[in-house]
Amino acid sequence: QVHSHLKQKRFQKFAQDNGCLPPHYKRPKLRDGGRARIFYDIVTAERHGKDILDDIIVKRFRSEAHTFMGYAFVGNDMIISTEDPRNIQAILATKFKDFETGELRAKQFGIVFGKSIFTSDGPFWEHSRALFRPQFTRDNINDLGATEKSVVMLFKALPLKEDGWTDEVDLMPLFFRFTMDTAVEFLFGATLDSQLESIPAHLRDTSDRDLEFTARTGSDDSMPFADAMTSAQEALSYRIRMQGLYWLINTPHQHRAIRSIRAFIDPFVQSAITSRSSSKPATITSSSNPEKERYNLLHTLANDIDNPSELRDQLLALLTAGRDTTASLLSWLFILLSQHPHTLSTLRAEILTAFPNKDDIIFSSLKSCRYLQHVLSETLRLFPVVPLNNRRAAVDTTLPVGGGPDGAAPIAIPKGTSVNYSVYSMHRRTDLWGADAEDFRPERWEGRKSDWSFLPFNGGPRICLGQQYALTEAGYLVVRLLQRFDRVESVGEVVHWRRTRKGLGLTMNPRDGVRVRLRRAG
Ligand code: HEM
Repeated sequence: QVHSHLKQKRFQKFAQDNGCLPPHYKRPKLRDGGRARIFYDIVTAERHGKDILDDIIVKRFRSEAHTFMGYAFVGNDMIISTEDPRNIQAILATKFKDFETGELRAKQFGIVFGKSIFTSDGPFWEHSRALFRPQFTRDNINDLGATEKSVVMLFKALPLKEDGWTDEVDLMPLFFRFTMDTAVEFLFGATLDSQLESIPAHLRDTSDRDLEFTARTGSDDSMPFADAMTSAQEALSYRIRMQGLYWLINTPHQHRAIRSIRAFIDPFVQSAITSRSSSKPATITSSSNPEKERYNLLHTLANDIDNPSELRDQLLALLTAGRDTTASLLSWLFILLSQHPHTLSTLRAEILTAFPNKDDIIFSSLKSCRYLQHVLSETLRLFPVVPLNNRRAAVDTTLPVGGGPDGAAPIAIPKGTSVNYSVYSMHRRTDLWGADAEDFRPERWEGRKSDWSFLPFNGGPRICLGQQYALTEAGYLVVRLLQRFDRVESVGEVVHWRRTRKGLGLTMNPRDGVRVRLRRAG
């Protein structure tokens, strides 16, 4: 008691010395259900046909403040929520040392991702980052031979009818297979060809290796990898919403999904372990030029990490980051293009001028195709694939704004406080983005300087390691698809893109897929 009183006194003095004022706090009305109501709404949003982001989180920011305070459902832990770029910059960069991903995240995510770069802080995180970083050099990113091969497979999965249109197709699973295949090649130097599953049998080459892929995933109680990932991530999304009660989300189905994911990743772990003892060189052959060698991440990891389960966790974390994020970006982008034909034709015209041949598509030429970059940025603004995130205060600290009646004063954050930040709602603030913040308008990016109000890849020392790789892969595929197709038409019951249901796992994707048909150009 005495100890906690003294602690409180010390914290009050700390707040005063730093000119802090209390953040906005609206006590939830008991007659509306109090704190339990907010918790219940978040956990049951989808079941009640609500969009957790638009109908709950953004709404709360708009009706309360850009930074506000609340309490966890259980206990008296304070939670700060913010959509203020100055606070987010402090959390991720200027006060990086004062914040950590924290123990709760490690426990919530750990069931799937164990101990990996995403669930660690301090020396373990620093060391993981140092191991992964050499993988993401410009040279490696430009090794696009395997990407082109995956594009060709994706084209085969989009056969044309006599009228020059494809059948009605859901592009989302094709994008997930595309990024899975390219990520496996890029990260592990192995061929997976999961796209074979979506290619009609009569269009497969005899050289295509479908049996090997089936063997990788086909144990008795195993689920297909894609389904297992969806299930496991959906469970993770609920573990996050349940805050400290995350452990309640723990079902046999979830464990079956996790077993299947591990069964899938284990051959890569084995191959890494084998390469440890072999005299194999610490490089692998480039996918576009057999004369060139590149960094062998698998070999490096295997030599650094003794424990096979830790090795598996790190590989799985990387593969998930490589697969889900870019596939979600591509899915949202094609939903938007299908409902903005004018943007589609402008983009296509730019692409045809900038990339007369497929060999011209490399990191630098993609970067200089301005309209393409604007379309990618505008998609990530409206649908950042990591829409919500959080950190925990590792020490007593402050954030620069959010305190006092006008929110202009700093706020004091006691050690242990969770700070949630929503780039999704920050990206839709009219005071930052203009009255048309809710519209899809790639032109808004012309001449706009990048700052902390746009943060799809995070910032500071933990900025996404795969950012340039992801933008290159996504850009490459968009270019190749629009070289080949000139119309993208939504099919089925067309839902306006603003009301597209969202699937939330670790990343956010269009829950009902991307149902379109495409017309072969010229
Ligand atoms: C559109 C694509 C992508 C987006 C929007 C994205 C976004 C993000 C975000 C927001 C984080 C920060 C997570 C956090 O600290 O809480 C992150 C971290 C990370 N990303 Fe990405 N990512 C993308 C693609 C990729 C790809 C393709 C890879 C790898 C192949 C990758 C690898 C990583 C890694 C390793 C980290 C952890 C960095 C660290 O903690 O130091 N990302 N990404």
